[in-house]
Amino acid sequence: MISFESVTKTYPGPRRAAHEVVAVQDTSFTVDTGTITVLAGSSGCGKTTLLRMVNRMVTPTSGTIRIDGDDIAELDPVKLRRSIGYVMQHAGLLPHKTVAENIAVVPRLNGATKATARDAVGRMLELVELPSDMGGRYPAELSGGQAQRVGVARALADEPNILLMDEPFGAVDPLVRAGLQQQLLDIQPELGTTLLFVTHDMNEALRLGHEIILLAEHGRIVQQDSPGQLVAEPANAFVEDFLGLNGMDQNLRTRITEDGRTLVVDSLGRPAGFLEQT
Ligand SMILES: Nc1ncnc2c1ncn2[C@@H]1O[C@H](COP(=O)(O)OP(=O)(O)OP(=O)(O)O)[C@@H](O)[C@H]1O
Repeated sequence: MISFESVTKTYPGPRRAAHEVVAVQDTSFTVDTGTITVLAGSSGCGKTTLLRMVNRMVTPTSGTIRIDGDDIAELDPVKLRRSIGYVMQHAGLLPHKTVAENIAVVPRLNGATKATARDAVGRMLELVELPSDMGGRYPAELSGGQAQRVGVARALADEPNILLMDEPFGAVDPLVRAGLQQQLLDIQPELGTTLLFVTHDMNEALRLGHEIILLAEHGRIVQQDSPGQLVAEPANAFVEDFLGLNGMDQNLRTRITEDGRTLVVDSLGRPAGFLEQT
């Protein structure tokens, strides 16, 4: 379990500005082990800051973050960072290393032999459904979707318990994006990884999250719920607006189907998709 306990982060303001920027103020929430939790909310509400505090890329100004009860401030930051997978929007692959070398980076840093790392590369390419001969290519020779798959493979190569993903599919076209989302939904239960996923796309949040944390300014939690609950009982107008429930063309509602699944339908009753429930 990951827990945020009254976490605040202020950054120094722009040069010569009098005040600091309050990115996150007194935010508390927990993320259950082995689940997908989505941090959603509009630009600047503190999503990336919250995510990067988990692996100590950002240090909280106050408050405590625990992983399975351990205060991460007391852990070795380098070891912590290498034990947590991280995927960002543009994959962040090392341009002068091949795909295989990129995937092998963390296992090698953590002491894996060349042979063990090579096995991990093979396993990971298979997991993200890339052909094994792609291992010899360089990042510049990949499509956006392939690069993101490699980014996911690299983040999972040393089998971390926790994976942080910051708008990982934001830069790929909708069709490829849907494929990547599905692949993640297939992989996550297989590995049992605890996944914290940042997006400002509510459709992506609804599709992926077991739990969605909808944030407003300064990391203020407006609602934390399952996708079904969020759509069925939005806490207020902010949530409704974010879900597009007030929009003329969306007006989403849920309907329980005969087999007990939750179907999201638009204003004309057209199915928009199923909500995955845990
Ligand atoms: N290194 C930094 N120095 C100063 N201010 C920062 C820094 N990083 C973030 N901020 C500010 O903190 C606030 C929260 O930023 P953050 O990137 O966490 O939000 P976000 O919700 O991830 O935004 P986006 O969706 O646009 O990526 C913003 O006002 C941002 O300008």
